[in-house]
Amino acid sequence: MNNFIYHNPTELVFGKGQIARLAKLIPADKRIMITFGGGSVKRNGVYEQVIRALEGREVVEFWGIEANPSVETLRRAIALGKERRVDFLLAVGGGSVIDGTKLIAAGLLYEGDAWEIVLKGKAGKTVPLATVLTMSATGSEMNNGAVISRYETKEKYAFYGDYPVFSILDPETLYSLPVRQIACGLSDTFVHVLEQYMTTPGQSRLMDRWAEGILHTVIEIAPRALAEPRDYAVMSEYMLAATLALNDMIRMGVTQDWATHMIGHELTALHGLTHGATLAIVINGTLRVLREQKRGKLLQYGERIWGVTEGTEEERIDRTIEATERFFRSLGLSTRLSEEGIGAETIAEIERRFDALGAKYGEAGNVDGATARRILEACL
Ligand SMILES: NC(=O)c1ccc[n+]([C@@H]2O[C@H](COP(=O)([O-])OP(=O)(O)OC[C@H]3O[C@@H](n4cnc5c(N)ncnc54)[C@H](O)[C@@H]3O)[C@@H](O)[C@H]2O)c1
Repeated sequence: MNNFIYHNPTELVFGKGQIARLAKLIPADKRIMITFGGGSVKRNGVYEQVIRALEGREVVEFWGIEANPSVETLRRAIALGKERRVDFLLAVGGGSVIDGTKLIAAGLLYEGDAWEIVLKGKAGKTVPLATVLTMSATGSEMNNGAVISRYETKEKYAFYGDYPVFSILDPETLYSLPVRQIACGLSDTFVHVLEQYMTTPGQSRLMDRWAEGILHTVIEIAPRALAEPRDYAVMSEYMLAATLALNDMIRMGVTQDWATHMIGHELTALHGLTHGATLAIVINGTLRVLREQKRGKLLQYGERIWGVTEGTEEERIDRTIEATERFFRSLGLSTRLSEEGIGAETIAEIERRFDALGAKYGEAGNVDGATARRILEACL
């Protein structure tokens, strides 16, 4: 195992009715700004629960953080927060609202333009932030990452801010999610695990088993989560699986990859494709093109997750990659770029962007422009 420091300060408050605890969780002297997306929380009762819990408190509302949050919108939130001298942020929404709020948290204490924080990759001082999660996928409720878009240039990059002080996870908030969002959330969860697992084998049995536990859980619950999104037990498992997939827990002392995510972000930036939907396509190309490098882990994953034990190593790897692609299709997601009308032009643009950035992504630092092109061509 490599050396590591594990410090995840987010307090997880899980279960039915827990939004009512907000008043106790946020210190009484705070000037709170609550951030929202487009309004689903007004239709599913979450907004009402939040406002009732914070009755009598000084609160500013900011609405309109879009899916794939844009710096253009977040600049307006930062200006409002500065004007109202906000010193606590409560994000109510999915990964997009939470990520956007992480940039607001940094922007409130920054003199320059917020996009500079994104380009630096790391925030300086931040205002404390907490979350009420309404869409499970990103793990943003219990990590310090955030992904921000700049619409005018069609760019999308990650930066590191601070961890939420607390996050409330009430599985009932997920009941109103459209089936496609649940599918994308399950896909995102699955690929988060693979980014931290599909690397050099033999680094940690413990990390492998935790990762495999999440993969098995997602595979088992996926059909029911899609068919019965109001089943509390199933949505509880989905919600917690998504959080545990990206809260630093399964990456202690092991190497990581993230090349699939970097390519996926480009597809979102250029085509607006939902994050989890990009991953369901790109991961298949990554596994095909990097199969030599990932041979040991592919064989382990095939055997332990998909029960692939018969045949030569090449046959087992083929069947394992096919099983993975079938899983994403079972979620109702595309696994080919052509199904989304994406082709050679986009591939060339992503290669050009990676080359311009001097990209060297992935565990081995070998996913540059040319490799990204091969990965994307392998999922045409
Ligand atoms: N911070 C991280 O670690 C991390 C990791 C992966 C991805 N991301 C980023 O997070 C963003 C995606 O976040 P997401 O997948 O959570 O989705 P999201 O927050 O973009 O939400 C997806 C859609 O679902 C709607 N929605 C949310 N909750 C709802 C509910 N309860 N009922 C009905 N509709 C609801 C939203 O309004 C939105 O239209 C992307 O920008 C992605 O790049 C961040």
